[in-house]
Amino acid sequence: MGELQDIYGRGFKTLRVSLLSTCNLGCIYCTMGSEDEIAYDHRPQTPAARFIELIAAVHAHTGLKTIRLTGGEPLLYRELEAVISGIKALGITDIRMTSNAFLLERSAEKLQQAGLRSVNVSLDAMDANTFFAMTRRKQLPRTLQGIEAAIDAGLEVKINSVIMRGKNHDEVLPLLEYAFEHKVPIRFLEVMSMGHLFGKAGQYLFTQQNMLDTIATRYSFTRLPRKPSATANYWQTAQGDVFGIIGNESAPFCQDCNRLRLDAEGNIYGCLSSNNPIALNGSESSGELNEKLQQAMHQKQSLHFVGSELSMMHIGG
Ligand SMILES: Nc1nc2c(ncn2[C@@H]2O[C@H](COP(=O)(O)OP(=O)(O)OP(=O)(O)O)[C@@H](O)[C@H]2O)c(=O)[nH]1
Ligand SMILES: C[S@@+](CC[C@H](N)C(=O)[O-])C[C@H]1O[C@@H](n2cnc3c(N)ncnc32)[C@H](O)[C@@H]1O
Ligand code: SF4
Ligand code: SF4
Repeated sequence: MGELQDIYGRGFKTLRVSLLSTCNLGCIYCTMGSEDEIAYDHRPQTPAARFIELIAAVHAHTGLKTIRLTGGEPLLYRELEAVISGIKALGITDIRMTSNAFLLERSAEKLQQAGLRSVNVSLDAMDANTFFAMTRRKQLPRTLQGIEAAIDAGLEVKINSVIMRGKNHDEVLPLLEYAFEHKVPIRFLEVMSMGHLFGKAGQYLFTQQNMLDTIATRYSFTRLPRKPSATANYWQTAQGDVFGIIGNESAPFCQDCNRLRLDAEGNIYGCLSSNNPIALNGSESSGELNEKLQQAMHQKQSLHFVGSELSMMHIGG
């Protein structure tokens, strides 16, 4: 079994698998969304058996322990239960998903039974009009029902809220109240300069500090120690509630990034911002697979130490 590491000592623990690239929402910060009702998209999807074959090869070579299913919108993937149970049958028990929850109410229990452990749900507003402005879909109640069904099904749930200045920055406190009331951890995300927002996200950037200042108008809180390789920094309020912030732009976490990505075409990538797909076929020799995975590891953002300061060469997504 190979120990993957890049020149900065960053390892590999989590594979993010993009099951498909279509979506049934049209979030204004994301390029995956469409104005069409993609839920009725009949284009062929990559079979679950193919994903399992590729994941099995990576697992056998690296001892991979954590998979996160994402997309596009993973709940639009028709063989979702099969892919989850197939991953579980490989011996990987930490199976997570990131979803908009639009279709979660009807599937939460089945997915939990298939082996899904947790779901991170995107929720950017508690106000119906702002929800529509952010997602181009009117059905905030469906998302909330999806979250509540996931909690009832015994899934671990976290909320992801992308905050954009001038669009939904006044939703920070209402989202926080909802999360505290339902005892669900929430992370606020700085908007990333990627996709159609590449080079243009600055005007919408509501920084980690802006979010903390907003939360401080209602709560007092203290910072919790950062867990290694965590996307978020966490704080705890005086009442004991916890919230996180993913400072993609102002406090990136590239220094101990431990993930690789697999797309629906069977390409592996080292970084959110990589443009160089590395095709896997699942039947590589151990040496060939090692070479491809190492190549992917080297796609991660370069880190340069200037004195004790850590800075990135390129700030990608
Ligand atoms: N720059 C960068 N941002 C990422 C990466 N993975 C996730 N993010 C950011 O973190 C947000 C939340 O990601 P999730 O899909 O919920 O997963 P996660 O936070 O890595 O997962 P857990 O820690 O297991 O909950 C994303 O929307 C991105 O903003 C990554 O590899 N690079
Ligand atoms: C691309 S979506 C895929 C999974 C699913 N459709 C969802 O929305 O949760 C994964 C995550 O990326 C985040 N995301 C997409 N574009 C972003 C951007 N420009 N800045 C910050 N986060 C972004 C979403 O909020 C979501 O949490
Ligand atoms: S729900 Fe997810 S994939 Fe779909 S548009 Fe929103 S962020 Fe993008
Ligand atoms: S931008 Fe690349 S290196 Fe940085 S955390 Fe994301 S995937 Fe890892």
